[in-house]
Amino acid sequence: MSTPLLEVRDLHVWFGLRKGRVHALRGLDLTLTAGEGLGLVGESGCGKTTAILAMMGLLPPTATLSGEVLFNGENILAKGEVSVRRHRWTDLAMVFQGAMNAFSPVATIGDQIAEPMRLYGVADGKAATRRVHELLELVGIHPDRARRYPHEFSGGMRQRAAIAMALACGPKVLLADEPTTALDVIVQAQVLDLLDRLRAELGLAVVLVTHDLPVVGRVCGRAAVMYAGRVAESAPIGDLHRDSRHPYSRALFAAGEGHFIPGTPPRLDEEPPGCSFAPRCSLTEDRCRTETPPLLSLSSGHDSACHLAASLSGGTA
Ligand SMILES: Nc1ncnc2c1ncn2[C@@H]1O[C@H](COP(=O)(O)OP(=O)(O)OP(=O)(O)O)[C@@H](O)[C@H]1O
Repeated sequence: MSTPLLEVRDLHVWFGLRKGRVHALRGLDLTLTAGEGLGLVGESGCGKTTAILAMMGLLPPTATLSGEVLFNGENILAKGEVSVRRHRWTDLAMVFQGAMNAFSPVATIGDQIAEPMRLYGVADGKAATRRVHELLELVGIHPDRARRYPHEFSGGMRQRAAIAMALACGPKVLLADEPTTALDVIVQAQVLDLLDRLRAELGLAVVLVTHDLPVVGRVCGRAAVMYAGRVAESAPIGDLHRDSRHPYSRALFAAGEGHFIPGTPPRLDEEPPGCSFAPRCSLTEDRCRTETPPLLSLSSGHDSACHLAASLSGGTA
């Protein structure tokens, strides 16, 4: 196996509240090699955005964290902002949720894509303009459009431009937060195909955050299904489809086919013992309410945090 480009080890995040705190991320481990796509999947509130903001060092000041984020073996969180700043945008970049609506209306798309290059000393003047044109071509936009304003772009084109902007400083890892939400199905497919092409052609490692499991397979070979701040199951996409070993992943697949998951995810300011999914799970046994199931390896690359994982086999739901 090739050396990991990005490794996340036992990452925890807490958000301070006026009373108490929320334990939003509860020990995340991820590994990613160059050119690999990994989906982070789960319902709203399970910690997906928190995880990638932590990797970028962009959590709000109310957050505290522990754990490591290793880029090429170096812990980029070791010295807080000082160490993470050296890697942000140049090694790890992010497409924010709603990025396509976050462009300034008063500057051209080209100037906005060039801005991070100037800020991070990657390119200036004519070199920056040349690079903007290359980036636009890379994401399937005619370079002439660099002089246009955001309102002259369709939603899909603005999302492509947001991806071009994230790539401005030549990162090796792209963290994309719900990049296809609010786009129609055809445009969604085009944006996913673009991410897949960038992954393959540039050897970009892509973390794709989504609540939509079927979306993941278009870009990612593997997915980590998250629930209540933890990974519930992590496996190659094919195994997740054919042989899911966690009732929550099965419920998510069924939800994709229109079956509602009863109940809601738990509050994260409390930490009751047992499996966080137990109150919503149809297979719950006594020990599920008392013992937190660890994430264990079932076979190469397939991990599950369910006490019943070994007895769950054959298909979904
Ligand atoms: N700034 C904050 N202050 C307090 N709690 C927060 C903050 N940001 C997130 N949280 C809490 O952390 C938990 C994880 O949120 P997060 O946004 O990471 O989930 P998510 O899976 O990305 O959901 P979504 O898809 O809705 O963005 C939630 O319980 C959320 O309420």
